[in-house]
This record gives sequence, structure tokens and C-alpha cells, in this order.
Amino acid sequence: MLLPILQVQTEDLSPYAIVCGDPFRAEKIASKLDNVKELAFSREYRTFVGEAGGVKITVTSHGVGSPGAAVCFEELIKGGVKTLIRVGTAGSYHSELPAGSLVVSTAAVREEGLTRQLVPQAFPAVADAEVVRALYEAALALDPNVGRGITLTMDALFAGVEEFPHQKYKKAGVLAVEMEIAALYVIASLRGARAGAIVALDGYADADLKEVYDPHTDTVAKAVEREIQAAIQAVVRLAAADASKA
Ligand SMILES: O=P(O)(O)O[C@H]1O[C@H](CO)[C@@H](O)[C@H]1O
Ligand SMILES: O=c1cc[nH]c(=O)[nH]1
Repeated sequence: MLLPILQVQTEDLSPYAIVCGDPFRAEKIASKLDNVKELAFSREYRTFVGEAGGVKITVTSHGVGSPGAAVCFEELIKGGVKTLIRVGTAGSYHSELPAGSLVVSTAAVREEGLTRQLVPQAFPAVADAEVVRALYEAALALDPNVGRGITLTMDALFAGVEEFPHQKYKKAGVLAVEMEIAALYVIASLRGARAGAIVALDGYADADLKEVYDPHTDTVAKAVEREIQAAIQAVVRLAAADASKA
């Protein structure tokens, strides 16, 4: 079956997918795999398939923001994907987590609009525990400072006249803010898939992002390299664990 928006044949997909916002990051992730094939580049959705440690892995970019990303998550799951790991970037809320740090997201605050159209506001956006464990252990082996905890998902990146809720969530212990994880976790829960996410921090979020936001530094690029490695290793571990249960 051809997935209408991703423009990918479902037979070509793996049950294990790594997703990211940027189509060029998808290419970078795919470059770490063996026997890579580009399946499609439709709108912001660029899909590759390759292998790591004998495990077939799909890599797809989902663009910026929850509504567009949701289309990608829904179609991948419809196409047979059962495990999704987001490899993203995020803004930090904590001085101990400077630019270049990694955070594994255990759950996401739903400060976006997409999931409100899917589930009641009391419904949690929560990661799968096995995916979190695999991601955290793989990341910890590469970076002893990796954080693990709640992240926040918003729709807006640049502020208007309304105050962003950064201070409130920082006080509540949220580690970082980005734009798609809540959609991923809610959709995975609704559709019977499992999901997790790791983000590379690109600076402090509670500054004026318009002035200081720069996700293209060497420090961030190195952190993205580490999170890619961690995500691929996590998929290999999860696939081995799945095979031992079968
Ligand atoms: O680097 P990605 O995966 O795109 O993630 C973050 O970067 C984008 C904002 O520039 C948003 O998509 C946000 O969630
Ligand atoms: O959504 C995002 C992504 C990266 N950095 C931020 O501050 N916000």
C-alpha cells in the first residue's frame, strides 16, 4: 500500500523507525546505516531505510510542528511501524543542561493544539518505558551528563505578546522545550505503538529566542551526532529484546 503523504510503500518500511524534524538530519541518520535506500522525499517528509546490527530501520523527517509531524507518525504507524524514536533538538530550562547536552524525554507537557483535537486534556503524553530505558542506557554510555525527565511541547517557537510558560514549567521541573514529542506520544498511545525521544539541547529556552536561537553550532552538531548514535543503538537493543521474547 502506498502511504499517500509520505509517498512510501508500506512493504518497504521496518517496524522500527527513527524520526526527526529536519530532512537533512534524516539523511545524516541514514548515512550511519548499512545498505541504505532513499524511499521518498515528499513535502518535508524524507524517508530512508537501512540496517544497523542486522536490524532494518526506517528513518523519516517530520518537519517542524505537531500537525505536520502527526501526519508522519500516523502514516508510519498505519504502514506497520511499531517503535518510533524521535531524535530532535530542544531548548534547555536548566543551567546544568547547557547547549550540547542530551535529554531523554519520559513524558511531554501538552502545550500544543494538535493533541487537544485527539484526546481529552487529562490524557497523558507518555513515553514507552522500554524505549526510554534503551535510549537512556545508550546515551549514558556516550555522555555521562545525559538528562532524563519531562519535556514540554509547544506550537510557537518565537514569542508574540503573550508570555511563554517557560518559568512555570521550569519551576515544575520540566527539563526542555521542543515542538513535536507530545504529538508523538499521544498518537503512539492511541494507535498501539511505542515511542520515545532524545533531544540535543541548542541553548537556553527562557531567553529571547529571536535574538539567541542558533541550532547550527559545532557544540549542537556534536550532540546531534551522539543522539543519533544513541538512537540507533537503542533500536538495535530493542529489536534484540523483541526477538528474545518471540
Ligand atoms: O530539530 P527538530 O527535530 O526539528 O526539533 C526542534 O527544532 C524545530 C524548531 O527549530 C522544531 O521542530 C523543534 O521541535
Ligand atoms: O522548539 C525548540 C527547539 C529548539 N530550541 C528551542 O528553544 N525550542
